[in-house]
Amino acid sequence: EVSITKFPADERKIIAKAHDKYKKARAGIINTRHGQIHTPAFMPVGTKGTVKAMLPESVQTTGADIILGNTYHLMLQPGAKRVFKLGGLHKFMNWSKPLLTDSGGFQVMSLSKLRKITEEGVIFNSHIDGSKFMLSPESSTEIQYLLGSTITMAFDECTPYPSTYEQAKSSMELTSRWAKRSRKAFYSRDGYGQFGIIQGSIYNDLRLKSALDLIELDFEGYAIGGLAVGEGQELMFKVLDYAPDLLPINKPRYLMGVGKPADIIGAVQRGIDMFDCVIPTRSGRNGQAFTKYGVVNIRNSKYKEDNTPLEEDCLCPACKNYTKAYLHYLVKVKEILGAMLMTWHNLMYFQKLMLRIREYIAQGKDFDFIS
Ligand SMILES: Nc1nc2c(CCNCC3CCCCC3)c3[nH]c(NCCc4ccccc4)nc3cc2c(=O)[nH]1
Ligand SMILES: [Zn+2]
Repeated sequence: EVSITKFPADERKIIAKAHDKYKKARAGIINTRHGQIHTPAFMPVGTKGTVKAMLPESVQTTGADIILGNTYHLMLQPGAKRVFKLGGLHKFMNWSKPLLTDSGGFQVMSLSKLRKITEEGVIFNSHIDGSKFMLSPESSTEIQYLLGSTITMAFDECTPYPSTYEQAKSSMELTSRWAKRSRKAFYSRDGYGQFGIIQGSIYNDLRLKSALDLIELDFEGYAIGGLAVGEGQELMFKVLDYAPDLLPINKPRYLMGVGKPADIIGAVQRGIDMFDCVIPTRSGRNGQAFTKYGVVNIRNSKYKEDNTPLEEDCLCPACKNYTKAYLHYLVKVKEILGAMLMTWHNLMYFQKLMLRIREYIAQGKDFDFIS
């Protein structure tokens, strides 16, 4: 058993004893203003105020307790102030459960064309109409407040991989200064939380310094950033062998941008509680279905007369009412229903994986299964 703490006003009960083989795995409940989050949790990504090809009520039936909103896209269009005026992102997109928004920096670096990093923040041109924007710890925190996020992420710089020790050090130090400004700009309310994001690339002393700097700011939870950026699973696990232990044991730990089922299982075994990844949604629209038999590329001609479902025991609409032949056809002719059914199945698959992991941890059972 591990101790109980506040998140942020309620208690976060870690309900299961740590698993012996991987004594760091833990199952818990995060209580927020918008409802409970059962951890380990997978958070589907909502891009422009929607989980693509899904109705919010459909996302709910897959078992998701929390989804991601998208600071970068929403601040450009329709604008955070407008979403606020319209009642906030929960109302705008008709999602009443918890919402987590990233701070936007990572997406600026991967999406916008021209950008400049200064001590103040990141200046960039909108990829939509080229107009100029600035994201800073203060503006990012305010934008996330206007959106009404349940969990706000501190404004950080995701250190690229590979980076030299010096590059990683100065990047991590910038993130620490930005974290302080983000924490100061956060308007704390019961049932809402702000997470710090630790950096430090693959250097353990930098990871430790980053954690110490952020623990001082007493965030409601902590994310491990700067991973899943091309370092590969082996190196990612090498960092995860020690990084989660640098963080408070009784607060949520979120591994950003991860990942495939095998990545998630390995990270849970190393003490991670929360995940987000575009894989189930993006690859679903691309014709890739995650199944217990492995990934099915439904566009493969071998499925064009396959009259069986993706998974005979899956309860999603795709598996209950349709065949692989039909999905093959829909995806091939780019029918919208194809994207819907493939996405629904993949989100269901990821939530079922998390449910099984939570159950195995709670029963103290080994969950080395890779599915
Ligand atoms: N602040 C911050 N965000 C990070 C993110 C974005 C997490 N998802 C946001 C989400 C918001 C809504 C829109 C979508 C994104 C990461 N994603 C990845 N890997 C993804 C690796 C990947 C996996 C599959 C496909 C593409 C890329 N590493 C990440 C590191 C950081 C980081 O240090 N700091
Ligand atoms: Zn299914």
